[in-house]
Amino acid sequence: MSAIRLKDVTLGYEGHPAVHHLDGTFEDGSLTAIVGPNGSGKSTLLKGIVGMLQPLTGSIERAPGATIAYLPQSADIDRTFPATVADLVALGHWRRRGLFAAITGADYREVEEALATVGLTGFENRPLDTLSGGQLQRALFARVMLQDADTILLDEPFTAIDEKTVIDLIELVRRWHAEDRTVIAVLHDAEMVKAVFPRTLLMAREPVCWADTDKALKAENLLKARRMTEAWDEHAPWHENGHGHGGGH
Ligand SMILES: Nc1ncnc2c1ncn2[C@@H]1O[C@H](COP(=O)(O)OP(=O)(O)OP(=O)(O)O)[C@@H](O)[C@H]1O
Repeated sequence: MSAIRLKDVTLGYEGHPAVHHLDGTFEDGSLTAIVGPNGSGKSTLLKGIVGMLQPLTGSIERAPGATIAYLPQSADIDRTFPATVADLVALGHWRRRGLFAAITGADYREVEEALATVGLTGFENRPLDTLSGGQLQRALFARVMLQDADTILLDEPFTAIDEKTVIDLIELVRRWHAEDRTVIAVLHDAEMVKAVFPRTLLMAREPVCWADTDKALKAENLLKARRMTEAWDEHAPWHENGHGHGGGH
């Protein structure tokens, strides 16, 4: 069974294509990394899968009734919003409860359990703008937990956060995989991809290779991805070793 099927999809903005020829399947329960040079269309693909962007051509099929949780890049998250950690995490309930439903005692216990799982016990009433980057990312993972979705999309979830948080959150990703959820994450750290993600989609404005990770990350494919992106944009930076992310976000 496939969780998400891409059929010759082109995605873009205001009629201008950003990525082409996306064709393939994220199998149900698969754990896939999306990697590629800056500007290669990774975030755009996640936005297409979650339905924020409609394909310019082609189609994206999702299993009927399947639910998707989406964690955008932290740069896209407004931390100045006047809310507490518990408010943020409780939003994970909205699909089940509706946006304006009162939070019940059981809901609150779930929030506390999720916070305990991500190591944020006692942070319930902390305003979001007092959190470190790592703490905010832990809270956002707790919200994803509460969403209880079949498919989980993570856009650069480990960028610019401390190592201990990365280790703890990777454990959560492994747990979601063990629970047979479909997990797709945009990542820049090739070593982490090799260690944790069995499948990889390497992109350069179109798929370069979508396969088991060892195959997808072969040197020849990485070189091809770099050349293809440079051909599209002479100035696109590229971080093959996966450390750091340049001046991107
Ligand atoms: N909202 C937008 N409006 C117009 N163009 C956009 C928008 N968002 C992204 N793009 C363009 O689409 C292309 C793909 O961008 P995208 O953010 O998907 O790449 P990426 O692989 O996620 O990059 P990075 O690794 O830097 O996050 C780029 O040329 C980018 O400038």
